[in-house]
Amino acid sequence: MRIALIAHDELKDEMVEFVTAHADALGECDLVTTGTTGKRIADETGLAVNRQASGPYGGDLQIGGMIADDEIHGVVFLRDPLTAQAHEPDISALLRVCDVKDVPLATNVASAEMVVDGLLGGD
Ligand SMILES: O=C(CO)COP(=O)(O)O
Repeated sequence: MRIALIAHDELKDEMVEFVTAHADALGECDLVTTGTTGKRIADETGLAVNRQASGPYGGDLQIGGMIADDEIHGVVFLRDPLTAQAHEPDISALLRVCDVKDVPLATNVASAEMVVDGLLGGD
C-alpha cells in the first residue's frame, strides 16, 4: 500500500501527531511525501519516507503524476483553508486527479482517521 502524506505549514504539527498516532499501520506502507512534510515526518517519527519536491516547487504535481499512474492508494493532504498558497493551481490539480482516479483523499484529520482506518484497519 502506498500512501501520500502532505501538509501545509500550519498543519505540519498535526500531521506529525497523526503519523505518530498511526505509526504502526503507516510503518507497513510506502509513504510518499512532499519535501518539508517528509522531512518533519522522518525526523520526528523515524519512519522512512520517499520525499518529493517541496509543494511550492512542484511536489504536489509529482505526487499527482504518481496518482495518474495508479501508484498511490490513498492521500492525506492536510490543507490550510485559511492561507492563500502561491501554488494553488498545483494543489487543485492534485485534488482533481484524486477524483479522476477515485483515490481516497482526506483533507483534515477527522477524514484522515477514516481513510487510514478504511485502508489499513484500525490500530
Ligand atoms: O505545499 C505543500 C502542499 O501544497 C506542502 O509542501 P511541503 O511539504 O514541502 O511544505
